[in-house]
Amino acid sequence: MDLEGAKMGAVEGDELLEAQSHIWNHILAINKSMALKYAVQVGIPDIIHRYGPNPMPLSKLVSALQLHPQNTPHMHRLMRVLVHSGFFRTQKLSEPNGEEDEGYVLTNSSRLLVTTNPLTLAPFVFCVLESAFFQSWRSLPAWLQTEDRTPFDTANGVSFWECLANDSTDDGVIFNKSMASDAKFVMRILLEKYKDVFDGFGSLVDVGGGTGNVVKAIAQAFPKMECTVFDLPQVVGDLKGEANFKYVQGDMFHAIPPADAILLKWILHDWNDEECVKILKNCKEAITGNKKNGKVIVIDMVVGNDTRDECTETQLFFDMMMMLMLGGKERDEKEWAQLIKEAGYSGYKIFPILGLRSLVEIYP
Ligand SMILES: C[S@@+](CC[C@H](N)C(=O)[O-])C[C@H]1O[C@@H](n2cnc3c(N)ncnc32)[C@H](O)[C@@H]1O
Ligand SMILES: O=c1cc(-c2ccc(O)cc2)oc2c(O)c(O)ccc12
Repeated sequence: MDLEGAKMGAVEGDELLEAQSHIWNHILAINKSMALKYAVQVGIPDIIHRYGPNPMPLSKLVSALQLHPQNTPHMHRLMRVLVHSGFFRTQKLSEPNGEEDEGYVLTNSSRLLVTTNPLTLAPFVFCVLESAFFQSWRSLPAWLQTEDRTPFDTANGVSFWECLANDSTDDGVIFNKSMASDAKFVMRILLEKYKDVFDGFGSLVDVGGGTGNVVKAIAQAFPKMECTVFDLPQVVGDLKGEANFKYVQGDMFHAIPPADAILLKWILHDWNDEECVKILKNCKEAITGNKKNGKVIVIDMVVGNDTRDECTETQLFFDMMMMLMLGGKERDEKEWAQLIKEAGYSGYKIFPILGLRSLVEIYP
């Protein structure tokens, strides 16, 4: 036996089969994403939700989707993958429907994909699983031989933000919708469980606050707080504020409006270290000008803050997305500490209260 053969021989029987299964699982894992995308595209969570609370038999699902009855077994196989992944559950029917004695019900995950749920995360499915993402992966080998910022830039000749500024596509609408849905989701948890994070501030600026769902929620919960959504002209240019919140257009790399508190939700992970230091320095100016002594509140991932397998893996997946699309990254605590120190702050505290993300308070 040659050397390679001998090395291979060290792994035998069950271990060899396990290794093969691991490889196959990774090659085919894309089926999970694509089955989910199809289900959300055709509205399966909505259809089962409308049918509820009883389990929905396969035949009823097939007719609601207006599929050819010949494809019933195919639909069953698709649903089997999604049941296995935890998006639906099968449950016994109280009364059989012809030959069928079970049907589908929603799980906590698919309830969050029902489009009429105020906390729906359905827009994310379309934002991530579209051609730009796959195209960026395809451009990765070429990108690694260039000085381009991201594989997205290599594929498109422009940056992601430049692409969004281009009115001729609906990418901006899709992106802003998915950010807006996340903003609602996070604010529900923050204001329900950790409202005191915002106590005592007279003013707050949400930097890169998108279409304003975060600020709308804070402004409603704190009617005496002067709140500002600060974002690029193409995002907030046409938007009008209300009682205690307003929209201001500008560029966070130039200057940020002064306030007691600055919020940076899902901003810093979009940018490289040098850019983050610049943004953080501008935030420091904004909270310390006029003798103010406020704080910066960051909502972002701290990689490794939750060691359960699926959590770290999802954080690493986000890191890939930031690398591919934006030239940013997900950071571990050491990397956050380094950024905060370089931007001239005196300290920080991490509150791991938002699942995969944390709330980080940064003190001037
Ligand atoms: C990932 S989104 C996060 C939106 C929002 N904070 C949230 O979490 O729902 C990043 C936001 O930063 C904004 N942005 C990008 N570059 C900016 C800049 N130079 N100045 C101000 N905002 C910027 C984008 O328009 C976008 O709304
Ligand atoms: O969840 C996302 C997704 C993106 C994203 C997806 C697909 C694209 O073609 C571009 C971007 O970007 C995000 C982002 O910038 C962020 O700060 C948070 C989440 C996401």
